[in-house]
Amino acid sequence: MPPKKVVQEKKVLLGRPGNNLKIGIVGLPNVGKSSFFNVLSKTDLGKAANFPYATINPEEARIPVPDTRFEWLCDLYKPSSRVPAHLTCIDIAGLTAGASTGAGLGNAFLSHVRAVDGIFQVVRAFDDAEVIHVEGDVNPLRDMEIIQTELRLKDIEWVEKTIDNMKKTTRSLGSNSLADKAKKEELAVVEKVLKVLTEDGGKDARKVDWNNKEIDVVNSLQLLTAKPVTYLVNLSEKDYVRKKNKWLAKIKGWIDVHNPGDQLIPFSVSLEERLSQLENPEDIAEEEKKIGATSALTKITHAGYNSLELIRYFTCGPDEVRAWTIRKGTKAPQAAGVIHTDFEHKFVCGEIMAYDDLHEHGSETAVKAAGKLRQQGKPYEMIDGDIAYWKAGG
Ligand SMILES: Nc1ncnc2c1ncn2[C@@H]1O[C@H](COP(=O)(O)OP(=O)(O)OP(=O)(O)O)[C@@H](O)[C@H]1O
Repeated sequence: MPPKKVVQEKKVLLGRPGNNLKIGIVGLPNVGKSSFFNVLSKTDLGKAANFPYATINPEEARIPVPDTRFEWLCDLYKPSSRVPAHLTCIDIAGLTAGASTGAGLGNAFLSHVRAVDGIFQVVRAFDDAEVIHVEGDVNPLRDMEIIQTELRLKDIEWVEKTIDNMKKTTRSLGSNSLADKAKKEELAVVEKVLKVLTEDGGKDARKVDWNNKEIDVVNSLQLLTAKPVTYLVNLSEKDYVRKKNKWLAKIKGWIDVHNPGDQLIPFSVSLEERLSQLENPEDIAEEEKKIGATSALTKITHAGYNSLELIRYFTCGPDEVRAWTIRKGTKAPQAAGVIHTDFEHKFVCGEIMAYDDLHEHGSETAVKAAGKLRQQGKPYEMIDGDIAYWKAGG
């Protein structure tokens, strides 16, 4: 018999380890970040102001992620409590050129970026003489260049420091020891990262197809340029409605050259602000119909959620229907551990059915009768839309 081929799953490049996932709103000062954040969180945290650095402390908001499956489950179980999936968003102070060397609020900004898993980069493409641009005029390409440069410079500084430290420790190890060999391999990967960031104009760390061994090292570096970026282009309401703006094609071109594959979403903070002030969903729908354009918030929330490689599973019962957010590739015990660490440590098994099966058969009993409610053990890898009942030992 031919030997069994072992196919190894490709590991995920992480901006940061762990399951407490956050996305940071990043951009130059006065591009609309705080106003956007306020719309997202539907709160009026620290009124957005028309001067740079209005946002000094990062604010955090939990935004429900729209999901028709969740709504359907709530209709079926009619639970007393319903908790949808959330995307945690953080409003981060504006970045200016020179941040990587500590200019403006540079260092605070960069440490806040280090603490998030993904980035919503707000790019200003609206003209308004009343709203000061910190660089003097509106030019989204220059702004994107500034942010990319600052994040990259900080990564370069960090990687150079790491290489220096690693060289010191490898020198003190015995040259033939296994530990030394592993350290040397690790050092070679870190040196490759430096090359990626610096050679031929440089590349962001997330734009390289790293192999699994390299991914472990790159993840341990927690690089700023490894974090997924979604570009949110902030247009005037007029341009957003007519889907026309002189910068859009140029921005798309810039992304295709510098960061191919990153998502671009045009939106208008001023329209979103206006819609968020309306009382109920019917009024919003009526206004959207009147102007011939819809809010981009759902698209933005989904894009952020997907950029972090997140999936969700559900727990369902008469007391509560709840969506739990996990990373793609999470195994059953760790998925259970998101609810309570005891579920992970004392994990026995999970009774799991797919949302699609429940939707097709209409009830848990029917899913069971069809043999589609399965007991899954520790090696089981969660699938988006799983419905789980965890069993833990005493
Ligand atoms: N699409 C738009 N059209 C017109 N004006 C806008 C638009 N988006 C935002 N603004 C206005 O731009 C100004 C700056 O917005 P905001 O305070 O949200 O920026 P910011 O990026 O958070 O700035 P900072 O980093 O300095 O806190 C506000 O007056 C806001 O109303």
